[in-house]
Amino acid sequence: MRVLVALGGNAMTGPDGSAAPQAQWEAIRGAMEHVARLVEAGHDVVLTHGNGPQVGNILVKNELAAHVVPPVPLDWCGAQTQGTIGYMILVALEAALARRGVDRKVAAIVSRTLVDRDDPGFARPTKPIGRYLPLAQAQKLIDHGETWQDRGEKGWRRVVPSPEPLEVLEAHTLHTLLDAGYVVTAAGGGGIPVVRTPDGDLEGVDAVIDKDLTAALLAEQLHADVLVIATDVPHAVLGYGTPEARPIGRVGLEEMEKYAAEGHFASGSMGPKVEAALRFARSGGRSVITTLHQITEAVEGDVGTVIDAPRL
Ligand SMILES: Nc1ncnc2c1ncn2[C@@H]1O[C@H](COP(=O)(O)OP(=O)(O)O)[C@@H](O)[C@H]1O
Ligand SMILES: NC(=O)OP(=O)(O)O
Repeated sequence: MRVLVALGGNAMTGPDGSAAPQAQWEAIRGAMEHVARLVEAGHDVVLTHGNGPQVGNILVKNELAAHVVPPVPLDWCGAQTQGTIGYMILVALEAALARRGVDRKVAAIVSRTLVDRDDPGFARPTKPIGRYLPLAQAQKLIDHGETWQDRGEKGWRRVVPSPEPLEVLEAHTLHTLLDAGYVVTAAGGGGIPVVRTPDGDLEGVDAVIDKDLTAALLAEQLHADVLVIATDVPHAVLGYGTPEARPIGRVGLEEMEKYAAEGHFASGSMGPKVEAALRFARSGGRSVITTLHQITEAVEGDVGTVIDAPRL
């Protein structure tokens, strides 16, 4: 089967959310063992990944060093995260495949995602990135013009514009690599956001696209059979965090749409995952939300929250 796996920040940072290099290496090495098992099982695998912690950290460096090094725009920051995370995935996945005696080549592709210049997301920042801060510290940055949001018990987090992904522009390259047997990583951090100029060129924009929404789009563009959204919880949950919490297993499209409309899935975390899973199921595929440890079982069995395409 052709499988698109979307790796969450939890798969790429330390247990405390640390984005220190050693913590990222350890997390990615662990994650690639699970991906290698999926490849060993005979599936064609495309990986995509988040970049929220990493892109936020680059922005902080930008600000702190602005008086000595020219700050770079957010699309550049996103491109940098694709490079660094793609590099770590290549090293870790190649090694994990070799240990299993699996002879498959790997590639990581710098990928652009087309968005609409007039997307309402540019006027209303919604994508949480970077570190969490207590309100007192966040307030100083808010006073300097940044937008921060209360993210609950972990603290406040900066939010940036997050337009809808319309097209992953590297799809043709990815088709070619998949047909040649590569395991590919693409559209990291939702893809580098670009818009069409009136004369038809492309130009980067200041935004971070939601990687789960791009994953659903890319899965459709690549004609994947299954979209696996790998995170740190085994299921999407109804009444999450309440005494009535109830995991959702296999669920129909309409029933899941109803739960989403009732507000069961938090924005900026489970919300976009469920939205992505719904979109891919509507396009005719099977979507699964579960933990990284269970991605092979998610493709071959019946674990996690599973939304099947409606039978026509
Ligand atoms: N209804 C829900 N069911 C399950 N998890 C939820 C729900 N609402 C919010 N969450 C939170 O969503 C988190 C997963 O989203 P996120 O941290 O953004 O994942 P990742 O970094 O892996 O992409 C879970 O750890 C959980 O705390
Ligand atoms: N770009 C993006 O959605 O990153 P996270 O999944 O790390 O938030």
